[in-house]
Amino acid sequence: MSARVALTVAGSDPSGGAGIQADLATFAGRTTYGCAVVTALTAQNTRGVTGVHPVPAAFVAQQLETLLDDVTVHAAKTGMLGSADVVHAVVDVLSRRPVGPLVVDPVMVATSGDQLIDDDAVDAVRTALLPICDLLTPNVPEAARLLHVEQARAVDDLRDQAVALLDLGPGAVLVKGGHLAHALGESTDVLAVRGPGGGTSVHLSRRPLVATSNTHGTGCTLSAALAAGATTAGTTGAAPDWPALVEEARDVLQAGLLHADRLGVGSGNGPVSHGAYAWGEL
Ligand SMILES: Nc1ncnc2c1ncn2[C@@H]1O[C@H](COP(=O)(O)OP(=O)(O)O)[C@@H](O)[C@H]1O
Ligand SMILES: Cc1ncc(COP(=O)(O)O)c(N)n1
Repeated sequence: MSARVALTVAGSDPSGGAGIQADLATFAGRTTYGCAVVTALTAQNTRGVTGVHPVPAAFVAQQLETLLDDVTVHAAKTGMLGSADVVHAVVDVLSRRPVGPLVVDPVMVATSGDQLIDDDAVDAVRTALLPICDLLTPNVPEAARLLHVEQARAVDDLRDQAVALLDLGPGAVLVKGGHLAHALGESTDVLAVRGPGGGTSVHLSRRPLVATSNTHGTGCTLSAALAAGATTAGTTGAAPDWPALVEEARDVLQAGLLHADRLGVGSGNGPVSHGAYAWGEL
């Protein structure tokens, strides 16, 4: 028997809450072997980002090619890609080489408010990456920027934007409502899935609001848990059951948020607790 293997293509966060560090910790918590291609080094802590050192696009491609020459990957996710050149390099390799279901977390801004992507890269994500993506997981500002519309303010807006984003090419879209959670009094994400016959189904995923400021890495953890869950479909070539995988991933994140205040890491917006679900915290 061999391991289910998940790949993250993302930036490094030395504080461990977000980026590849969060992804690998989440993969491990879901008993999935993790590989990581690094797209950028950030100088970052729980208070903010003080610098970004991008990896040249050709070397991102070389990391991917070298890995995939040797290792079979059953599902992948992308996180911070940073520049249009890196987006195109990643799309070039992933559209030629199978990696199983692809989850795209279109990381644009850190929880601290720091920009992690330039405008050209947003265009490249829209035009080149979304057509090869199986599940797109934007937060409220990211969905608005991809669609050139105002930010969602209610669950109906999340639903409309999830359906509208399907037209840009992904097989499914999960618009995360974390930024509305305090206003709505609960955390509601909306999943839109394109069916085999072309129809669209919409699913609401609701969880009680967790009253914590320790939310660094929530998006990374959710998309990593989704990629880990999708490895099972990736081993057989079956289509992932996204509604079920979203519920599992939300349980992983909910446990991570409920346990976050007990970590006590850093003095800003601290990390979610990536392994809490595996430790039986929910
Ligand atoms: N305070 C909270 N309580 C419960 N769930 C939350 C909370 N904040 C965020 N979430 C959930 O965390 C996930 C990531 O949310 P969001 O903050 O929207 O994305 P990002 O981290 O990419 O900005 C979503 O599933 C969202 O519903
Ligand atoms: C390297 C890297 N990637 C992604 C994020 C976004 O994380 P968050 O979930 O806090 O928005 C981050 N802060 N750093």
